[in-house]
Amino acid sequence: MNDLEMYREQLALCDDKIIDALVERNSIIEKIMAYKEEYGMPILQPHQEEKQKRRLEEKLKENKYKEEIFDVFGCILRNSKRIQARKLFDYNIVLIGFMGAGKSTISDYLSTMFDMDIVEMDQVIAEREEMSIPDIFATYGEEYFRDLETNLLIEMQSHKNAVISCGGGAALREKNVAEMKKNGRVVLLTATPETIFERVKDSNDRPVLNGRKNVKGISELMEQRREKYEAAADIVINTDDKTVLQICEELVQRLQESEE
Ligand SMILES: Nc1ncnc2c1ncn2[C@@H]1O[C@H](COP(=O)(O)OP(=O)(O)OP(=O)(O)O)[C@@H](O)[C@H]1O
Ligand SMILES: O=C(O)C1=C[C@@H](O)[C@@H](O)[C@H](O)C1
Ligand SMILES: [Mg+2]
Repeated sequence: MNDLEMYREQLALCDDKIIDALVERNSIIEKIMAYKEEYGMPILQPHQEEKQKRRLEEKLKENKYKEEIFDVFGCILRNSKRIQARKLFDYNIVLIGFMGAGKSTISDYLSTMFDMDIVEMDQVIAEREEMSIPDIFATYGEEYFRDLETNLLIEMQSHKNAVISCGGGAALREKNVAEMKKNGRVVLLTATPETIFERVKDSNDRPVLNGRKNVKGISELMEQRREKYEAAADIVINTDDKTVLQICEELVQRLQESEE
């Protein structure tokens, strides 16, 4: 055997060790999940991720392959998250609720924590139409926009493990709700009109709020919509005075409970 052949064999042995370590690592991830579930512990522990990162930084401080190894660990972390997400939710998480209830914020956080795909319905529709939502409303009318929402929800049935952040009015159409439920659990996020006002008051891209961007106007529209939102929801989560982490933790726990 020449040197080159010998090095190649050594490399193959290294790969075998990496495979064994990854298999062991993944099975430990599953054990941690089972442990948290058994003892009713929070699934999301962002400080733990930070701790692991600091440990790696310390360990690799002087390593000449530091950047490359970090890159590999980034990939390992994303895959660990995917393993968790697949185990926790074998479906899409569909977030509905009034404008400003926090659908986009919560879906961003969930997609980061579980490396799930994110579908921001308003954004996807605006990109495909090459027009802003207010322009779609002004040019083609609300019905046209609602049809686009329906079609996108149907399209999402061939996906799973995505977080879908619906437009504020998507759940008002019965057909949309039926389509959401075909491969998703529908989570309604709520907040008081006062909270919503605080969250939306500085933005002008919600045409439905034109002329009623005040607590009274929001409250009236919310009342008109309440029954339909609640009828659509598998789970309702109030978001007033809660951090994004608290809301996400509650959401994950409630989804788990609903599967039991
Ligand atoms: N739990 C929270 N605590 C404090 N601020 C929040 C919380 N959730 C969302 N916000 C803030 O409220 C604003 C609206 O949130 P977001 O865009 O996520 O709502 P949305 O439901 O997606 O609204 P829309 O349906 O109109 O797109 C944002 O500025 C966001 O940072
Ligand atoms: O609540 C609504 O009816 C809407 C909310 C936004 O997300 C957009 O989907 C659109 O402005 C309509
Ligand atoms: Mg949004």
